[in-house]
Amino acid sequence: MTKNILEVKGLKTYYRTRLKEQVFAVDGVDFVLEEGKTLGIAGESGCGKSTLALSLMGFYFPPLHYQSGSIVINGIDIMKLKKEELRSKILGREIAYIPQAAMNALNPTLKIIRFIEDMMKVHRPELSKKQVWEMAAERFETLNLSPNVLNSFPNELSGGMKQRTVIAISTILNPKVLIADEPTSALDVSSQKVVIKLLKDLLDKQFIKSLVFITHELPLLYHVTDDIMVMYAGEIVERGTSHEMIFDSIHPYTKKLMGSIIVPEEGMKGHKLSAIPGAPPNLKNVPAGCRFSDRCSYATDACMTGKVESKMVDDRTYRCLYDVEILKEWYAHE
Ligand SMILES: Nc1ncnc2c1ncn2[C@@H]1O[C@H](COP(=O)(O)OP(=O)(O)OP(=O)(O)O)[C@@H](O)[C@H]1O
Repeated sequence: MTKNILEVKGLKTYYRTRLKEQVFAVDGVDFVLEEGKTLGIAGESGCGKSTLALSLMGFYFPPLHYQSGSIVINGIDIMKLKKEELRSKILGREIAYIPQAAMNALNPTLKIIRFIEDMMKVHRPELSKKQVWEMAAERFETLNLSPNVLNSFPNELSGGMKQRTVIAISTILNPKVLIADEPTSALDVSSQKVVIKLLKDLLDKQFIKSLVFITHELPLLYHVTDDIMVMYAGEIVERGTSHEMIFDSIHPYTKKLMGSIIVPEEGMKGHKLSAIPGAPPNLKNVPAGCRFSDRCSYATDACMTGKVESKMVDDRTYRCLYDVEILKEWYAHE
């Protein structure tokens, strides 16, 4: 029987700006991630992907605030925990997060081993420095990283090596879920491949059970993730298998997004290239109806009013006023 490693229900989180305005960056998000699965999150810049990742970690520090909803990680409702419990029992152990540009945030004055020692002081205080070194060296070797890296300063490592090191450090406690936010952006193609291989190794070797991968690079998601979830203006607008999402999109936004990708990979050639005209709505003041309606070539008056709920067809969810059959018919006439 499959086990849900992450269950998110009705999650709403927002930023409060200096002018006391609210930015509804995660606005009623529901999803489930099963053990052993990889889930990609896609969407244009500003749609709430990174905020969702932060929110899943319970990182509620101003200006980010929690409003409502539940986040259950491996059976534990993290919103019911005290901050200290969250830090000592959940973060790093149950769920780990690699933020965007994490590799550039490493303190340049500390050797890599020091980051691991600091983590172990919190989570495995019984280990001596020597034991921490041995444990780290063994893990690095298993992941095809030289243990010599442990004795290096961050600036002595190449971009790709730094990113792999950050990933190896973040997963050293074998978290059930790893959330990686744009782990391959800013890397050259060959470094990207090595980072992807590392993520796959972590799953294959069961150092992590499930992966959430956030990226703008949709072709990468196609090759790495089982499922893709598309976010638009703080909401999930569609979820399905990676193949379905790319080749058989239901939601007009997914369809446009998938059509806008530049695809070097075999099998995805011939995909139409087009930019999506317009921009996502301002999340301080979201429109009443479908949030994509002002950019959607199929929108009708009915799309501009009333909240659009998520619908489920087989194993897929999508948020559009219109049924799949109608949408497919429209697409067929394009
Ligand atoms: N510190 C902040 N204060 C106020 N608003 C913020 C803050 N950080 C992000 N936002 C807003 O929240 C919304 C969601 O941003 P977020 O960074 O989560 O999007 P994203 O999809 O991850 O974008 P990107 O792909 O560029 O990282 C955007 O409207 C953004 O302007």
